[in-house]
Amino acid sequence: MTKRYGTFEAIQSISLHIKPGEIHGIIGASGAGKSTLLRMMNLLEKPDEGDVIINNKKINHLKGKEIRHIRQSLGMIFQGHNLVGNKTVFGNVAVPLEIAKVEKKHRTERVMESLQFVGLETFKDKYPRQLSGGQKQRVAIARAIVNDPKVLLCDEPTSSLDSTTTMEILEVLKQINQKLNVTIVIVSHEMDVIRSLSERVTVMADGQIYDVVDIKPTGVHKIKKGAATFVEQLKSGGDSNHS
Ligand SMILES: Nc1ncnc2c1ncn2[C@@H]1O[C@H](COP(=O)(O)OP(=O)(O)OP(=O)(O)O)[C@@H](O)[C@H]1O
Repeated sequence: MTKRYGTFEAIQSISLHIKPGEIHGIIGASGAGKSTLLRMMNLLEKPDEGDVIINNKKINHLKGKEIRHIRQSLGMIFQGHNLVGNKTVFGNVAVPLEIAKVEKKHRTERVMESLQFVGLETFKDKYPRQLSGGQKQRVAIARAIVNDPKVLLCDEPTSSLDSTTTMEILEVLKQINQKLNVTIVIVSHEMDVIRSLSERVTVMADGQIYDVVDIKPTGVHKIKKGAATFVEQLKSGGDSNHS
């Protein structure tokens, strides 16, 4: 795929295959094209050349209703959680079901299942302003999985969170992959985040794929930072989160 903004090629003839069931990381410097590539996967950005193919079906020429239908199988979470301020937690998670015209009587059960999965069922009547950053992100995750997607696209899902909350969110993503069998594509500029979860990593630079690397995920616990780690980092002057 190629994506241009005016004459600038943000994505230059990229070809990438995401395997069903994998957790695929995308890493690269700021401006490398990571978000653009991710957003092309669910057609938030349309490629100027090339195709987005899901289950052997080209989706980039679909329109309106058909795109909305495809998007229901592609959940997405962002750095900013994009919750609706005047809706409760329950109301926010129910939005995709309303859009998909799921009957009201089935909505409650599905919303509560999603909230249970992220551990927030008791928060259903709270409003976003009453939640911590990590809790808001978990609501956004519940919203993204409420339609039972096959793929979850995550754009810097932890970059505004502290390290403990980051670990909790990554653990939720790992459970979604393992228990719900959802393929995950995660964009991050944080090496620790990518290493902890991903089985394959696409390294991007200047709108191109520099390499696709198979790795052994280190596990979410590895990025846990207790007080001792903070002291270690302060003494060494480093921050392994941004290594
Ligand atoms: N809507 C747009 N209009 C013009 N240029 C854009 C637009 N969106 C992205 N770009 C440019 O495309 C390039 C890739 O942007 P993208 O956001 O995909 O990079 P990124 O790797 O995700 O960076 P970051 O880590 O900073 O979010 C950048 O040079 C950016 O300025």
